[in-house]
Amino acid sequence: MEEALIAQARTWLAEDPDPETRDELAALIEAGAHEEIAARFAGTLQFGTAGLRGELGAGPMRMNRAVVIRAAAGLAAYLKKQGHSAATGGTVVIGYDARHKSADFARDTAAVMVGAGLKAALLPRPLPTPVLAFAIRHLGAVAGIEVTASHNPPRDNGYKVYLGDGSQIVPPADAEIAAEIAAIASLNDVPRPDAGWDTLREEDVVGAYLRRTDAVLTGGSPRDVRVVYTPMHGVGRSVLTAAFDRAGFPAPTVVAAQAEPDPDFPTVAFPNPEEPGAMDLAFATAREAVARGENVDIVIANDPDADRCAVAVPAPDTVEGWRMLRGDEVGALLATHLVHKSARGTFATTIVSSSLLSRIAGAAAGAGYEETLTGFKWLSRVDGLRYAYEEALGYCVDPAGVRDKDGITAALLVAELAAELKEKGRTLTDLLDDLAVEHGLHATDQLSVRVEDLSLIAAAMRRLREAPPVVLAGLHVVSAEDLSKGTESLPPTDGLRYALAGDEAGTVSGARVIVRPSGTEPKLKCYLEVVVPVASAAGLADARVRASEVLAAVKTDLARAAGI
Ligand SMILES: O=P([O-])(O)O[C@H]1O[C@H](COP(=O)(O)O)[C@@H](O)[C@H](O)[C@H]1O
Ligand SMILES: [Mg+2]
Repeated sequence: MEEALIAQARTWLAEDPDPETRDELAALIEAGAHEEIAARFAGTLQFGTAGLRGELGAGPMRMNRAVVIRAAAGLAAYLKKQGHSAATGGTVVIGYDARHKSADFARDTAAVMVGAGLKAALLPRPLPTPVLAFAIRHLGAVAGIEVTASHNPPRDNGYKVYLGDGSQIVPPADAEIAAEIAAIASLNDVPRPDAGWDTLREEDVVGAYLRRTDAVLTGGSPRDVRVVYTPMHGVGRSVLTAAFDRAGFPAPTVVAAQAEPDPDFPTVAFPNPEEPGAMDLAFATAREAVARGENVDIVIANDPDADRCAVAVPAPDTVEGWRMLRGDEVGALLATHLVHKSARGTFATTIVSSSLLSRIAGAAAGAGYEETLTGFKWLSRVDGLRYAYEEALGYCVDPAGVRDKDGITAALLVAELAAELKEKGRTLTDLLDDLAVEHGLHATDQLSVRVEDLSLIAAAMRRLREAPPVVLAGLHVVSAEDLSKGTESLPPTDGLRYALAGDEAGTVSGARVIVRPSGTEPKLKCYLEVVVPVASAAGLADARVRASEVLAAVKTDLARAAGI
């Protein structure tokens, strides 16, 4: 058994083109680190919520040049079977972020595509994922790849794969590509020429992307809004500030220590605006600006590949002075803004996001509503899509330009909305209050548990399947669905959904819980929503207190039921 494992590791090592991972694996073999080697050879990285994602390191369960070359070769084989080739103009466009090895992985991908008889075009420098997603359709490419692990820890990298429709791959294409990857017997069979791909000009991609952002805003709408901005050590800054400038907004104040791309993300524990503490420096920058006598209306953050957008609003009664809006809150605000602008078409969100969007769309004549599984790979495919958002801080406000979430255009639209409200002496918070009075308070929260040992997640899911909760926070579970069987409108996914009835006193009209393993990180995620009726603005404060109580109690009871 051990001998077979070592033989497998040696075969891998002999073909690995990267001296760093070769040395790493050689040292593990030398040290007899069998457990560690076994973990790296336990299978191969699989396409998850957003492509391949994993820790950097040697072996098929890690992100490295050998894994990337295989993935690229598998995608190339798939594209060739679809009839694409250089002769038919089949171009694969390749972007990358500023993480460790991202540029190497991008270059390897270009070489493999050219070696396979396709055309390849590299983006000119580390750029946001939405710029790559835009470039695919803008250039008429047959596929696109962004080398990124988004907001994951510094030791991770990843590979987002798009086809010519500009959307990330879903079944069955992902399984078909995976089968092509699995069919590659040896890396030695994958030709990788040293040249032959194009490097796109800044003007042709970033320039074109920026011109497209004009479609997001209404000409002549207010622009007076003061923003503190952080790209969180990622690649968002240059494009976001250029977009703000082009639109006529005042230049955002950029968080200096996080302004430049840095693959080590030195000032944050996790470069994810959703994680506690990630916004601390941005809030400190905002407080300093205010202390200097400047105005700051909102704080905006992009995640490191700039496809997410986080927004914070002044909260004078808190220690930080700022409150992060939840993705569901920003999602509802942007939907309301678009409805006011008379945008029509389908408004879509995911099953783990707030149901408030269905209320907003339902109240707008001519607006449709749809729900999909988690991930923009699903949302971007909705027919007649006008707007999509997900609770994980992702927004697609211009599906004709970018069929994916886009943290740059979302920031533009948030800024326009804040400026319009400001002109009327109002704020984003005021608009959220209006929505709660009109539709009921839709309060959401997430219980997310990071694990070292992935089997803990499977165990929690098993426990819930064996003994589904019947009451949570005193509210009766009126339906418990196992989503792994699929539903009438949803393909199968590993998830559980509970609908809860309201309480007898009528202080809660209903609640909903979904539990699923993350497809991008070793986490179990539980998404909670509680709806509390609000009779008038005067009742809002009490409604918020009630919602927080119920959310907290659901969390406690659910954690107990799941044994996490
Ligand atoms: O990493 P990003 O910013 O691309 O975001 C990715 O991961 C998020 C979380 O997915 P999960 O809950 O499976 O971890 C998804 O919601 C999103 O659509 C996907 O693109
Ligand atoms: Mg991202």
